[in-house]
Amino acid sequence: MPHLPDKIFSTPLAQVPDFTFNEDVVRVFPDMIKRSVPGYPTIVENIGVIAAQFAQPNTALYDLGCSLGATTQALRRHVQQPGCVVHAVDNSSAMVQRCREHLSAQDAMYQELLPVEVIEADITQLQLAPCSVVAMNFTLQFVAPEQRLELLKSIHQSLLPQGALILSEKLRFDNANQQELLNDLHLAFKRANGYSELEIAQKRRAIEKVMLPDSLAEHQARLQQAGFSQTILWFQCINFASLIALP
Ligand SMILES: C[S@@+](CC[C@H](N)C(=O)[O-])C[C@H]1O[C@@H](n2cnc3c(N)ncnc32)[C@H](O)[C@@H]1O
Ligand SMILES: O=C(O)C(=O)C[C@]1(C(=O)O)C=C[C@@H](O)C=C1
Repeated sequence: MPHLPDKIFSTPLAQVPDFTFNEDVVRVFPDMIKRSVPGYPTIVENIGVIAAQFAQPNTALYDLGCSLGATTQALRRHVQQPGCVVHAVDNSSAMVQRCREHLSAQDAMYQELLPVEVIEADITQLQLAPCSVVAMNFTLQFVAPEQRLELLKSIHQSLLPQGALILSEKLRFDNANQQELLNDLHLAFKRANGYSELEIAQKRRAIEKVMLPDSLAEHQARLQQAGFSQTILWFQCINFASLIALP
């Protein structure tokens, strides 16, 4: 499983298609997400650390929108409660196929990891089992805005008391100056990671209709409406953040 460099938007495209998690993206995804999301490796590793505080024996843990399973791997590195099972879910068949290969490689390297089930499904249609931890790492932003509240309600209903949802998202800012500054800093982060102006512009066009970020206030209000009692911002790097929501 070689990790190829992301060159998807490096040549001029006559028409930039809407971004999808297809075979081409899957091939370069580890490189793409690390060079595009400030703080991504720190967030992933610490989701494992946080999950270990909330995981309860004999319960399900979910990684919703698991892509290649980076977050699932972190959950399995850190959570050692007996009887837990990780359910890694994604609706991209290309992602799911490669995710299974990555997790088999992790199984071959380490002993006594939590068992994992990789499921190809739309998370808005999924019936969750009673669970102690749900991780949604940069997935909700790809769910249609009108479906986000229902999804959070169903997560809240399935979470056991003392459990937690860990939600990471790109943030939008209502204050125009703040939005401009943090967007500029994000572009600088991408340039510093070797992306050209062409790659940055074409990627922006590809994601602008399919990835719709909310503000922190919108997340907090929606989580409260879904039934969560408390929301804690535990990480922010430029315009990317991660929250812990308690049932
Ligand atoms: C930015 S990636 C997530 C990265 C991953 N969580 C990680 O930590 O490396 C978003 C993922 O969500 C998946 N996704 C988007 N909408 C979905 C849905 N409705 N149901 C299931 N998966 C979805 C995409 O296929 C994609 O793999
Ligand atoms: O906001 C951007 O410019 C991004 O590239 C973000 C983002 C994400 O947050 O998921 C979008 C698509 C890819 O999955 C990797 C990164």
